[in-house]
Amino acid sequence: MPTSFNFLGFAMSDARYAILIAGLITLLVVYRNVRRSSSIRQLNGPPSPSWLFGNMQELLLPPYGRYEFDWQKTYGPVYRVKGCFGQDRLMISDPVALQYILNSPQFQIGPGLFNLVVLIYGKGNIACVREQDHKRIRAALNIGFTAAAIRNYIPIFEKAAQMISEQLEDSSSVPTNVSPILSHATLGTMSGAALGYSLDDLGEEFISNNIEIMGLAGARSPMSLMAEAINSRIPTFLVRAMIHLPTPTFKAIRRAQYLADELGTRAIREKKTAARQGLEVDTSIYGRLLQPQHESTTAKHAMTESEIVAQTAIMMIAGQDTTANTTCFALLELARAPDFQEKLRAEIHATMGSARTSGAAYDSMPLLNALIKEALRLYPAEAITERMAVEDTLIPLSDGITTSKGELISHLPVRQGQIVNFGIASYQRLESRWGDDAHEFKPSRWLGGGVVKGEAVGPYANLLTFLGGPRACIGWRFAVLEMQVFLCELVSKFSFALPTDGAPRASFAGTLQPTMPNGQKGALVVVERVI
Ligand code: HEM
Repeated sequence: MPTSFNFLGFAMSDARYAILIAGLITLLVVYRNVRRSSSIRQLNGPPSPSWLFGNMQELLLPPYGRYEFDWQKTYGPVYRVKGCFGQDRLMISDPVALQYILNSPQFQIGPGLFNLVVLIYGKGNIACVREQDHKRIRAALNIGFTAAAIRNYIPIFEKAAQMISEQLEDSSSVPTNVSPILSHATLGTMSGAALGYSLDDLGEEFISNNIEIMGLAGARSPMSLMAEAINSRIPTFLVRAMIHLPTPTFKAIRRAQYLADELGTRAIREKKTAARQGLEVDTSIYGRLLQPQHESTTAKHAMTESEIVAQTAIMMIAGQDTTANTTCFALLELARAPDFQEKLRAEIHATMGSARTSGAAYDSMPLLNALIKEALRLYPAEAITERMAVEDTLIPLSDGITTSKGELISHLPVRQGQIVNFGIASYQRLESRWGDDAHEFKPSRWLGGGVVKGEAVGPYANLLTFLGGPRACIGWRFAVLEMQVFLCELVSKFSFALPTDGAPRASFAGTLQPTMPNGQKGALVVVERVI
């Protein structure tokens, strides 16, 4: 789920509004900081270069991970960083602590993330509803995300993969930015799976608005960091009111929400009309949610029509750039490893000759799945997310830590209101879990089993890329199978090489995204037809 923090940054770059709101908020923040002292001041952590930005520029401005991975080496998997306006934030990549927080009702989505999710996806979407409503909506939507349901989407994925191939045919031997091609394709698969609509059915206005929205998630800037800090300190109703400000970014977000609502409403209307006329209703997620005989409409799981409509924006966007960007990183890494690429191609040719449309065939390819797991490990789309303690609590730790006062503690006390950054990318580079080569892209670590020491955390491959607990990514199986299908199609038909040497660059702006040498979002590869 992209939580494109810098949407707000762009919006706020209309400086008049930013300065006005910043002034008010700064006063509020100073008051709050003076009033309440943090319980984590005793923790070690990097020195803060400024009160205004704290460590946030080092943590979040590109290239991603430059400081964070060194901090983890220096201070371990639990340390303190400074947020904007002198705020103390916990930075955690310790699996025991993360597991506890993910499954504990004492932690909820932090106010910054909450406000952004409401701003981008609209009110009532699954990611912002609380407890019982969340359980009910999640149980209902899950009909479209079980292992069995996902296998039904294989034809949709294969059609989208062929569409990508057709576009790459025209770009033989010249550096091609595969990022927008993949982003368009993943929009199409979600539209097919959720609504039963093709990309053409979405209409030109929806597509062009979607491109605009995806384009807003460019690199972060100091201005956008400031906007995020402000966003996390204002009440949600004010954030929702801000969407009416006459800035180009808010206009695009307003339009996106309007178009998503219109699309969801149209899909429901058409499916109900088809059912009334005795026609077969498609097996898309919305189609199935509307079928009266389906278990999701029993009293326990029922969703109202307006609740279904409210999921349209998140359903269309949450899996779009997350999946597309991860696939881009996999292709970039493949382009750096021609030998592995050759072996993978041979594996795909040997397997796909026999059983093209079976989910089992995709699962049966060790090299393909090792590549996907390694891309998800080293390039987690949501490299950092946040939670907030809603009451005072003790967080258990894998190993004791020594505070700055020299005290050894096995449980970390935190106060209500404490913001915790989940270092998802950091966890996935912990040497104690993944070995001394944790920072290297090495698919072979997944071959032969036994890759991870310690208890499982997330739903897939012991990774936290899809998070874990009751709010783990609902679309993780969808994303994995989609990547399997896309990579099979592409690697079987094309070879990939890098136009320039070097590891892929990544910047983090809501999602971890591949970045071209000019700093723009994109993944440049030289593509050549092999069969
Ligand atoms: C590689 C691809 C993907 C990655 C890495 C990813 C990652 C994540 C993460 C980390 C979260 C939790 C966010 C948080 O609470 O901080 C999340 C939630 C979510 N994701 Fe994904 N996601 C991916 C693909 C998808 C797909 C294909 C869908 C399909 C609709 C999807 C739908 C959602 C939804 C609806 C939520 C909110 C779940 C809830 O609050 O119960 N994601 N995703």
